[in-house]
Amino acid sequence: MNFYSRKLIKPQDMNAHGTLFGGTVLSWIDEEAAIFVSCQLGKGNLVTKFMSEIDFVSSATLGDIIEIGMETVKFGKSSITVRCVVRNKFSKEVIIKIDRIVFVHVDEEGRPSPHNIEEPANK
Ligand SMILES: CCCCCCCCCCCCCCCC(=O)SCCNC(=O)CCNC(=O)[C@H](O)C(C)(C)COP(=O)(O)OP(=O)(O)OC[C@H]1O[C@@H](n2cnc3c(N)ncnc32)[C@H](O)[C@@H]1OP(=O)(O)O
Repeated sequence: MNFYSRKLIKPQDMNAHGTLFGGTVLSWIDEEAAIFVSCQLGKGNLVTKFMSEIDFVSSATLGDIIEIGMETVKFGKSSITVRCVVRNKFSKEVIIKIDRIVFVHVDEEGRPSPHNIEEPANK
């Protein structure tokens, strides 16, 4: 798994308990996964289709630096499935993990369309 993105946890990222807001980290993951998948396929016409169980393993707090890791699980016909782990950059403690995030390559009408990719187009 490669960890491409780092984030500094800032005041606007916190929830009422003083820890990282779950919706914020999910938004970061969706964006990071979309970039990762478009790099894997060399195509940008993608939609997020499915996310498996989201496991909030531990929390992060103000001033923490976290990193977001992505790994390809499977190239399908029109789909690609990736796995995600978010962890503390320094302690490596896992904050959140999602085993399957599925993106679908779509045509101009938004219908599933074969991507014809079986291995990463680029890293
Ligand atoms: C380098 C290049 C430059 C790039 C430069 C730009 C880069 C910049 C990138 C920006 C990237 C944008 C990323 C936006 C990310 C959003 O924000 S998208 C918004 C949220 N998502 C949506 O609105 C999607 C709404 N859903 C839909 O439109 C339809 O459900 C879909 C996605 C078209 C699929 O339709 P469908 O009838 O379910 O399709 P179906 O044929 O049954 O299945 C298609 C595939 O999905 C799989 N699938 C379907 N359901 C499931 C399920 N529940 N679980 C798992 N897999 C499933 C199927 O197995 C099938 O896979 P394959 O066998 O073809 O591999």
